[in-house]
Amino acid sequence: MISHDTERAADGTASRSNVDPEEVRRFAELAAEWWDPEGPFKPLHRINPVRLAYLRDRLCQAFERDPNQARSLEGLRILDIGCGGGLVCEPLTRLGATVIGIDPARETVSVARAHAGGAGLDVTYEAATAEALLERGESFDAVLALEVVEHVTDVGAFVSTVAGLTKPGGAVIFSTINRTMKSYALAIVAAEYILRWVPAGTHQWDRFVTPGELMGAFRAAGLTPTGETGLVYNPITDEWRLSKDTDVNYFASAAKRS
Ligand SMILES: C[S@@+](CC[C@H](N)C(=O)[O-])C[C@H]1O[C@@H](n2cnc3c(N)ncnc32)[C@H](O)[C@@H]1O
Ligand SMILES: [Mg+2]
Repeated sequence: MISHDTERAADGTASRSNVDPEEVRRFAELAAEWWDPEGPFKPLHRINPVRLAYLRDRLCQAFERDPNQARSLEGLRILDIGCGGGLVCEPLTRLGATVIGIDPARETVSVARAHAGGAGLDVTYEAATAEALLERGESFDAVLALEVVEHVTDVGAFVSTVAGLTKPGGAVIFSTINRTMKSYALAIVAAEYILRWVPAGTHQWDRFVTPGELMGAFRAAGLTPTGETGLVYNPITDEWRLSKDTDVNYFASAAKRS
């Protein structure tokens, strides 16, 4: 069941937020299925091991931590914007971080909260927009927006909000989909219509963001780009791995000067 609240941001700041109600509704309708590894979020489950290793390593590098320590992220306050069911919030909490997951869809946040509770993990979830957290003066050591920026209405404004939420000396990590012919063929035609990994209509190609555009937005927001890394699917082994190839899926990171 979808509450009408999802048509506005959960905090009521619809006019000032960067939320496209259609986008949020699409995800909210699937909220119950976040943790089904074979459900509509299967691709996120499949990429999770490799992206968690990537996130841990980047965060350890940014904050001079030892990635081999069991609780390598102890003491870091991390915001996960558009957290969905908490697929990343939970493992980062296990690594010792204090994680705040926000998502504009209330249904999604309820599912995330219940799942963390069931796992005995202390994750703070809130149905809120990034803009609302910035307005109340929150700031974090690291801010993540994973598979989110291709669903927001104004990338530049979103990145500038993210920059505002990041403490000086902090880190920003995004993951998204490039806007190339290859991403049209793979992320839309193959993933939505042939393999049916995700529901048709999940992505709009013209909302995809190139690494150059994202780096430009980082710089415009006063952040210093620190790298981009591709995430590629190998259909033969049915595995995902990190790569220099950013033609389809990629991570982009940035630092905020101290
Ligand atoms: C593809 S899911 C990614 C979920 C999670 N970050 C992950 O990677 O497992 C996109 C999420 O972004 C949320 N979302 C959509 N528009 C948003 C916006 N403007 N700001 C923040 N989150 C948004 C959706 O509700 C959905 O949960
Ligand atoms: Mg997406």
